Amino acid sequence: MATIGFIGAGNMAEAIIKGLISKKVYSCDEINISDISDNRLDYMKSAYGINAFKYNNLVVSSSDMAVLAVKPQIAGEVLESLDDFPCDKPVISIAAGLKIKKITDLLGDIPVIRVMPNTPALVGWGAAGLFANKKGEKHLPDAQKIFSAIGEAFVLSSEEDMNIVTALSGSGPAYFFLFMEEMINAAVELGLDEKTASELTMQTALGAAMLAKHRSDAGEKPEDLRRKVASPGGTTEAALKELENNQLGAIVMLAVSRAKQRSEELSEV
Ligand SMILES: NC(=O)C1=CN([C@@H]2O[C@H](COP(=O)(O)OP(=O)(O)OC[C@H]3O[C@@H](n4cnc5c(N)ncnc54)[C@H](O)[C@@H]3O)[C@@H](O)[C@H]2O)C=CC1
Ligand SMILES: O=C(O)[C@@H]1CCC=N1
Repeated sequence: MATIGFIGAGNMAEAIIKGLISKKVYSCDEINISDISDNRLDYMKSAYGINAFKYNNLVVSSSDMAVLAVKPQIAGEVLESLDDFPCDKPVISIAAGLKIKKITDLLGDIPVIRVMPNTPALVGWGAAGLFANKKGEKHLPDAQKIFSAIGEAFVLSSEEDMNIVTALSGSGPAYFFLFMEEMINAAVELGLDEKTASELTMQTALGAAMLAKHRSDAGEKPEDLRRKVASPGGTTEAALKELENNQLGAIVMLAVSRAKQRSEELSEV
């Protein structure tokens, strides 16, 4: 699929690039990156054999599609520094909170696809929400192809939904990692060795996610599967009561709402 260039080659860009190479969507020589950090450029070049550029403008001119993958707080100044941006070159922006309008205000009336990916893309299990402006719609199939190759891609019906998707699946892997950390800590504190606790936790998380995904096709929801684990008067019921009594639902609501609010705040910077 021609060439793709990443402006900013940090954690999320690396997850996407690794996924794209392993799924053979792009070959190494079709991927360009630029980054302010020489160390980062050296690392990415030697790890993946891709083309590394010191200047963002060079990545844009060498690529058919540009991916904006810098932090939202500096996205404005990075966009401003891109000279004479071609009006038909599509930009995929993965920056949390950054609105399409801000990009077109700075680069002109170009095709833009906003995407909120997540780091499991690194292993081909990403989840991404996509939304394109009018000019970007004809590039949506290409964007969907990219993000479907490294996970699942969902086209959103409004740009506003991007804030919720950011709080849900963009940040979501971190919520599950924290829950896993806490499960491992609890098992270790109760006396299990760390390696066994860690492996059992990871396999349980994987198994629960796989089961939920498979059974959703048959109309079974996570709450139905939860009931099948929790025998009346059994161990799971005892644990779930503690989670409920300690307001797990309210805590999750608070956390996801706060992430959504932060995404909205980042739209203003
Ligand atoms: N990490 C994640 O799980 C996700 C991140 N995102 C979004 O992806 C974007 C990047 O996030 P991360 O990869 O986590 O951050 P990061 O900090 O790992 O990567 C950003 C990269 O940009 C480089 N950079 C800084 N200034 C630059 C400049 N002027 N020109 C070129 N490169 C420059 C940095 O050296 C760094 O390598 C953010 O906008 C974030 O909202 C979206 C979804 C998930
Ligand atoms: O924490 C962040 O701001 C980014 C966006 C979603 C995941 N990481």
